[in-house]
Amino acid sequence: MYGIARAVGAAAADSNRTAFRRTEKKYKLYKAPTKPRQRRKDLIKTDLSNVVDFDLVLKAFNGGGETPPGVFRVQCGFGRPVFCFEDRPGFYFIPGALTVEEQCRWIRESLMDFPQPPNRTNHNVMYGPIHGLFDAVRDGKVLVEAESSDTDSHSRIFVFPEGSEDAGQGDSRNSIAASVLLRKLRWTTLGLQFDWSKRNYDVSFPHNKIPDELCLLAKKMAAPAMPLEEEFRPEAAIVNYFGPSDMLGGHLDDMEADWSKPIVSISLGCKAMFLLGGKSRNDSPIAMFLRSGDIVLMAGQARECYHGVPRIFTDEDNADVSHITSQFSCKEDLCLSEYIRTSRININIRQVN
Ligand SMILES: O=C(O)CCC(=O)C(=O)O
Ligand SMILES: [Fe+2]
Repeated sequence: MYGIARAVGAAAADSNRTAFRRTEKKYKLYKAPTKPRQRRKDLIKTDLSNVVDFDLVLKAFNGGGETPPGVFRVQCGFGRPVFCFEDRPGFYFIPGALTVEEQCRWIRESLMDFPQPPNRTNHNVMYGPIHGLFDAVRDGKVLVEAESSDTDSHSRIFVFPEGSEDAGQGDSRNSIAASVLLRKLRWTTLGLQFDWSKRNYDVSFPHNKIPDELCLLAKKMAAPAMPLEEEFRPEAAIVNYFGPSDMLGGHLDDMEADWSKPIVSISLGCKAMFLLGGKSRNDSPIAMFLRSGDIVLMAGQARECYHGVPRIFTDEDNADVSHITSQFSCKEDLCLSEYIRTSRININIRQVN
């Protein structure tokens, strides 16, 4: 009796959820409870048969085959195939847009350069600006709270002291291992800095321009979603870092002035599931895989569509990162290889004004 009541209750709760939430729940990562003496949790298998796989779409297309129902190739003179969904105008998928070398380059920069001050990261609130995080990981260092010379202020300063790798104080209250900080890195912002508490761009935050080569790449990739003769102006970027159980809930990106301009979104590292909803959370989302080197554009009406990443795939059979880890095989790059084996990075570039 109790079991039936619970089942009915669960069904009612499920029907109260929006279609987006239900799909998120369907695809998110579930781990089976661990059995005694079992070291790793089993992943519960998810039915992925309805997920659009643009790797297969591209292969079929290159082999002269048809695109799946609802998907078409846009004729935009881009130089490589770009696909759209009939019922999500403004959304563009460019499978395999980046070469392996380009993927490795942007992974390296995302870990070594992008989180450097003045760019802000999720760690700023707790530790202030952190310099040289990735080098500190390589050197096995520990971030330690330093004495502040300014006795009046309560500002806390954290540094990687020389010799901190031997201090063995990786998890006391006022210190944390660089490797733990890297694992907990969730985002960094490039160009105009985003203020998450106010949900707007704060031009008063010190910032550098987006690196020239990333600007060039974004301009080139934005072309299918730009009016002829107009050029995309990359002004800000958010870099998201996903660990094995991280997800990004359904949301809209609505802080930019001109929604006709695309968000250029680059996927790196482990394969992910991406949900592209409609203008209401009640519209059923389309599920698709995003692989390292894929680029998506969201412009115009697609800027009003809810979207999110309910899971990433870090198991060896599904992560699709061996072409990257094999490039990071020298001793210097082992930290990169180890990180990306179980992580995903997304760089999304925006025109703000
Ligand atoms: O990780 C992704 O592919 C999407 C990221 C995103 O939607 C965002 O940062 O607003
Ligand atoms: Fe987004």
